[in-house]
Amino acid sequence: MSIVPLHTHPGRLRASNLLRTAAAVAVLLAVVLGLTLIFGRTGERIAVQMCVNVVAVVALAVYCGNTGIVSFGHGAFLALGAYLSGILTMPAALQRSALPDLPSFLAGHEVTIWVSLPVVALAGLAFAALTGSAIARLVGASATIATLGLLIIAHGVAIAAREITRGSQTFYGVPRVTDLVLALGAATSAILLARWYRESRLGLFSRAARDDEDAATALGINARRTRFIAWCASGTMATVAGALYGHMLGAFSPASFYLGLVFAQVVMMIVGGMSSVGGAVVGVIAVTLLQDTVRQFEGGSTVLGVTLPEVFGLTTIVLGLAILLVIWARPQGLVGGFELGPGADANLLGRLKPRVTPARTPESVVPATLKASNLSKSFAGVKAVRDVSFEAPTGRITGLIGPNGAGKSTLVNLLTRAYQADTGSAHMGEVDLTRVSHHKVPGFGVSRSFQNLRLFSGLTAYENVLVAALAAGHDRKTAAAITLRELDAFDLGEVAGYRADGLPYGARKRLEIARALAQDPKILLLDEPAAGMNPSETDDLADRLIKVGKTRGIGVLLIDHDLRFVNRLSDWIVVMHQGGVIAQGTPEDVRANPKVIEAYIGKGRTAQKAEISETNRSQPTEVAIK
Ligand SMILES: Nc1ncnc2c1ncn2[C@@H]1O[C@H](COP(=O)(O)OP(=O)(O)OP(=O)(O)O)[C@@H](O)[C@H]1O
Repeated sequence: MSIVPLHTHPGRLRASNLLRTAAAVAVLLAVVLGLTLIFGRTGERIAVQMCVNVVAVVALAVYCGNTGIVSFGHGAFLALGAYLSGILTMPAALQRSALPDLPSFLAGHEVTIWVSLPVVALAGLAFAALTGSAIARLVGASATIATLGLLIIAHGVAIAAREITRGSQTFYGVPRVTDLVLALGAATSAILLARWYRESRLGLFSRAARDDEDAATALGINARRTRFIAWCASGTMATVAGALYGHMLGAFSPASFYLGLVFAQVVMMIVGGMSSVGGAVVGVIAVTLLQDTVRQFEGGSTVLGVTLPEVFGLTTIVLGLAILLVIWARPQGLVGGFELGPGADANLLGRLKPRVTPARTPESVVPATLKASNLSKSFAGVKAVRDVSFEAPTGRITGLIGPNGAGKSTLVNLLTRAYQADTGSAHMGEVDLTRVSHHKVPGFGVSRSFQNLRLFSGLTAYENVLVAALAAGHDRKTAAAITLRELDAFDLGEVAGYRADGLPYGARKRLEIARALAQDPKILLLDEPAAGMNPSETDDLADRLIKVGKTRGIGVLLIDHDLRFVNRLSDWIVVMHQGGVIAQGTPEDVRANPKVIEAYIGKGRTAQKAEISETNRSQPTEVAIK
């Protein structure tokens, strides 16, 4: 079996999650100690700044790393935290002179930072929930632009709200209480929290939706909800980071939280590796040291007798170059993919099996029937599916065949509510699936695989199946047991700890089926599961599917162009042509049906005795004419 070997894979990591977290904290601690011991007060100042940046960048990565969306909007949370904590902790007398028109509900509190931080976190959560309800609807570039819009609006509001922020003037009088101990403690807590979130059920769902939203939705994951939760968690942490930042500076203005800071923090995250908490830490360390070094030269200096001129914006230029260099040389960041997930190693199963017993194969399911009634769907005038009715009950493998463009995949998309039908209905028992949300369909016992592989490429094979079992509502332990069962059933044990995108093609196809089966469906829809497989892989898959059908009693709706494969497995075959069902019956009946022969070989040749070939495997849709 040829797989991307772990020792050459960028995402390779043998250590356990705990060790990885400890490694990130240890690296930070070592750098902080080194700086303070070598450079004294200056080193300590840089170390405090570094730790506060770790909190901010790790917070940023909780959203960006888990959703794959770069945010420029986190400056808004930083500003909220800094101003709010500044107002709450400011000495009352100073506040009266600096902020004479402050609204009374904000004035005169003069609390300690330990009281202000929880308040700030709650305010951050509320602000995140408010903004997240809109931002979580978006993905990709649109979401990034929306976050930039948020930053611009927040900056404008901070300047306009002069009674609260002193407008664009310096906001002063904030107690400078962020010392090394507080900053280091906060950085460690942020790393732990981010790691915990990443490996939690919600973090896994979020990363699955990041890698393939449609596939995640087909498992029952509400992708928008996962983005919303990641945004709220990230925003809350960023607001606390903002408070620490404000208490480090003592005085600041809206410009302190604008593009300069946000850009630097995004660079830190990308340089280290957006998808990894350890990457965020390394990125902060590397970029903070780079920034501080370059700043020495920004105002002009003399190096080895050579006088360097003053270069305005040198730090920003160097940061820009750093990001370009890293993207070019290491697209995943300096330590990107540092955290692949639980035990990304060749012996994952060996370590899991003593602790987790594979779940027992379900021996039966409650009988049910997936029933399509007069389903139709058009795309800009093209009738992809027209008036289709058929049944796929449990305990039967129903083949669905038809020439290219017959409408088979569209039909599967209608049955799973990935597409909204123009007319007709799809019932699972009493439930009309055309009336439920896409992500709720698996809850009624319908799981699917896709025509083109849609695995969660950044997750391991183990995690791909685990996500499905968790999404079906199982607790972590049961989900792990089901995952082991399905990995065993599809001979994927050896590759459990490898990233899905590094697996050979046949294993990836089997993994998609294992993932769908981990939801214990009543009806399994398989869209061309054998496509691209070689003959021995196809035979092997057929054996496994027959076993699954027999032992579990589930129903399978099987689409494939390999007619030998479909004939071998199916008890009943439905034939589609030009969007409609032209025949259905036993494989023998269907093979002898003139309409089917005509659909496959075209009019004019049907007069000749024709038979769908069971032997033509290389061009399975062709028909051998005798
Ligand atoms: N999302 C879409 N937008 C526009 N047209 C579509 C879409 N999906 C399918 N179609 C069209 O609907 C028709 C049926 O396509 P479909 O993919 O369902 O057929 P199929 O039987 O699965 O074909 P194949 O075996 O080649 O996968 C085709 O004409 C196709 O171009």
